[in-house]
Amino acid sequence: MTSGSNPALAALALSPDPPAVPAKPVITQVLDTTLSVIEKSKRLAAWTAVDHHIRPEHKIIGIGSGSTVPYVVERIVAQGEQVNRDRVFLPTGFQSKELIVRANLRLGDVDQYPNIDVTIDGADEVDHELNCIKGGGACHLREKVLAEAADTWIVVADYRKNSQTLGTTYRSGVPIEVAPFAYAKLLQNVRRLGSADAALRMAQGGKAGPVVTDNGNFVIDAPFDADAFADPHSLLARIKLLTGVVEVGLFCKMARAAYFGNADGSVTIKWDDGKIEKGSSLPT
Ligand SMILES: O=C(CO)[C@H](O)[C@H](O)COP(=O)(O)O
Repeated sequence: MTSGSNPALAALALSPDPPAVPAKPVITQVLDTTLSVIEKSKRLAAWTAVDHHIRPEHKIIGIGSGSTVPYVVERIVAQGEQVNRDRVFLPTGFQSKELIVRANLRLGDVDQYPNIDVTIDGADEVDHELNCIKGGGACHLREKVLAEAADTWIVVADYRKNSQTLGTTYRSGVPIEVAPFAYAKLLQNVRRLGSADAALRMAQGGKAGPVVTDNGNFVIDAPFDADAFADPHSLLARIKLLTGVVEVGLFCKMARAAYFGNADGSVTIKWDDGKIEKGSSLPT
């Protein structure tokens, strides 16, 4: 993702000052006509989740990866210098590290702060039990560590990611971070687990060869059929047991809540107890 494709990221990249976000209710702000419907949906989900879950008493905050997360940072910055002065922000990868630094927020890492108050992250797909596919941006190892380390892990996404069963809308497969020297053997083994089309993720554009993660590893994308996705936890366990696998982009029952911005300007919130809220004006 480039800053040009995401207005929130572009604002953070181009301006030395925090972006000015008027302190109005979220719902009135999405009437902005300069953003596409999908960008507005991402922003609505991110801003609403920050309003609900990033409280003044939260001092250690995890920042996830992807194109929705710049709106998370934007909304946190809008809470003001005073509240952010005492906070430390932990990134899940290079992109979120840059976002934190450019927003003039204090950077830390999970080795210094293994107990996080709240982590907010994007997702590639979220099912009815809040199981997620993550790793479309190849950051899922650090994302999972920061999700596990957090008292509260919150997912933000646009409406396209909200599904009943994993593998319905995100068809690229389960992202699997692997030790580079073991990739060929792992491709065989993942195919034996039922993913006939498992493939090494190749870089696009300015690099020849495979995608290399922030941790120096490769990524295998492994599509599975609906039967396998019916029990994501069992699928996760089977893949994780393969020698050479570093982490699997299946996040099972980790989220407290998932926020989806909808095309009509409303937000859907799916909670871990099965409750689903939908509204254009949500309680804070
Ligand atoms: O898991 C991720 C990166 O590894 C991202 O959170 C996921 O790909 C969602 O990104 P976006 O908000 O751009 O759709």
